[in-house]
Amino acid sequence: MLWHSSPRWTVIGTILMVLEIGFGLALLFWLKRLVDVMTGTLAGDAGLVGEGGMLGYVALTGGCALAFMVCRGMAGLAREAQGLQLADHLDSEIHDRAVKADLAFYESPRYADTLQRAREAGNQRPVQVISNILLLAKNGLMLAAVAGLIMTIDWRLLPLMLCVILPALWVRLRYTRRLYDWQVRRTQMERRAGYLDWLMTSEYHAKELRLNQLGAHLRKQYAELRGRIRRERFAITQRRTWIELAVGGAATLAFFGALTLLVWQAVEGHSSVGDLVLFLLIFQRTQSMGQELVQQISRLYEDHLYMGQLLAFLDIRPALADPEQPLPVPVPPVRGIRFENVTFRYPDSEREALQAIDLTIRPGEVVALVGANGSGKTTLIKLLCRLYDPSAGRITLDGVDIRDYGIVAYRRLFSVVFQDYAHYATTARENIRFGDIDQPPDTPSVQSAAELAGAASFIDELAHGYETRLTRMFDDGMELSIGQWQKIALARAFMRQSQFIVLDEPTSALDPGAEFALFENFRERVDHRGALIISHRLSSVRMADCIHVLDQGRILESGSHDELMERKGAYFELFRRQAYHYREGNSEESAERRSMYDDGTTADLRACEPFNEP
Ligand SMILES: Nc1ncnc2c1ncn2[C@@H]1O[C@H](COP(=O)(O)OP(=O)(O)OP(=O)(O)O)[C@@H](O)[C@H]1O
Repeated sequence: MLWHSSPRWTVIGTILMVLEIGFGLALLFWLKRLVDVMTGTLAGDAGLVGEGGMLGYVALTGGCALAFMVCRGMAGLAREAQGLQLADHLDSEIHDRAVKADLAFYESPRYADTLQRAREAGNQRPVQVISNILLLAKNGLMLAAVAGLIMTIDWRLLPLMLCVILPALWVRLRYTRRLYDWQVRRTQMERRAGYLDWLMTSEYHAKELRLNQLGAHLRKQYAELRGRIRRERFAITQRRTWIELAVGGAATLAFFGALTLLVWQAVEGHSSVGDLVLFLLIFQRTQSMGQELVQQISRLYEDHLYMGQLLAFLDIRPALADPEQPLPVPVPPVRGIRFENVTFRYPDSEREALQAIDLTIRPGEVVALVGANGSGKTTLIKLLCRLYDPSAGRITLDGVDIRDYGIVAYRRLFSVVFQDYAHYATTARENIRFGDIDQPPDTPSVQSAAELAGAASFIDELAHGYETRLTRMFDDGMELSIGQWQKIALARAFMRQSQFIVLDEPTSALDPGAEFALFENFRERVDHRGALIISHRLSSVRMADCIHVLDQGRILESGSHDELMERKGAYFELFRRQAYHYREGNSEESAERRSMYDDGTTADLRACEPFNEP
């Protein structure tokens, strides 16, 4: 990862760190030599260096200290540069996996957990791993040097030194793992807290939140969740602190044990007072270096655990893969698309969303799907566009299983308006051009698509026309009405010269005039392409060549509007019920309300009258 993000900084950073370690060790070495020479000279050893030589040692030590400091500063700078590069590189890798991941990932909580954990791992982890390894090497070497010094005093002090380091290491590693396991377990809790935070702070639900006075309720839920997270985390840290105190106490005892040994030896005349002083100095240094070593090992262990999470996310591969030898997609198709006995169940779902579906969409044909909420209409579109593969049966394009085509080439056959179409916080032009991003930014197709969708007139009236930002998130932006947004989404679908146009409830927010205009000359509007329309308003789909009525994932009946009306089945019943309320004098409710007033006025009339004070 480091290499991919920035080979130059990887090389420079590594060289500087090695130099930093080298000069750090050289500094210790020359310092020791200086002390040796000085104590020798003070003890009156003949033949040792004079004042000039001594100054040479001081100069060497000072030079090393200076070089060490410079290298440390430069290495820090290199790490920073590398860290910034790597952060961007990892973000781009995460985005790459995220945009390539199957839709199924997004519709599963497991995906959100993996993403959250990858984000928790942080995009600085790999840089930390490298610097931790190098720091560990540095401290390890220095500790070995100190151990050598201790050996010169008394070898038995060495096991004592280990007594200081090993238990502390054990405690750290154990609690690093515990904290990590806890962090993994509480991912969903953190996500829930994040969701509540978003609910309270985003504009998206601001209206309902205020009208239903949900603020206090949500704040309470959030505070409870955060409180639980805080208490659990603190309990682990608290336990670790107690154990670390116990281990630290044992280490202090070991220190005093060693001190007693040395004092006793000095009294016995087996060691000098100089040894005692050296021991005190070295022990203090050993302790701080030991602590650093323990911290670095536990950090490295933590890095290892979290890098696992990051790599798990980067390992995500879409299940909907291209075949090894994709066939060329026929453009334009000749026979069209066929669902052959298609059954589908969502991952982790208990029941089939679609069962034994057989239907055909021929080029130039308008096909409609109608049916109750949850009957499987949107699911059918997801399968048609190969966002999911069928659990059983197959979908063919010109007689060939769609799994034999390249996914991107196959998906280019469709322009789709989903029920939950996107609102991009960018200009009106971009919002429409996103329907075919391969077209140049100033393409006139944007205006033509807006005309077809009935969006051109209101876009022309915006402050900056097509260059107006459709959002209030930024200065100069402009918010549209929901119906206007739907027209923008329609324009986006008209943007691409696809072979099939798919509209899932395309007029749910349009006024009757706009809806009528869209369907009035629909075939010309879609340029005689194949079309699949979903609508709850049956008046919109009566012009379709074939209407399929779905019920609980199955096709109940199929045919043209006239055929289905003649059959007097489910479609006939639905149509009759919708038409009933449009016929004058058919509303039982208004009849009831009319009789409510003695003065002969109807409730509807009264409601329209201006309010008169008595
Ligand atoms: N991502 C999903 N995971 C699991 N089940 C799902 C998922 N999406 C939809 N379903 C289920 O599949 C069934 C069909 O849903 P679908 O969205 O296709 O219905 P629909 O006919 O489009 O409904 P509507 O008219 O309300 O838009 C429903 O029972 C729904 O609960």
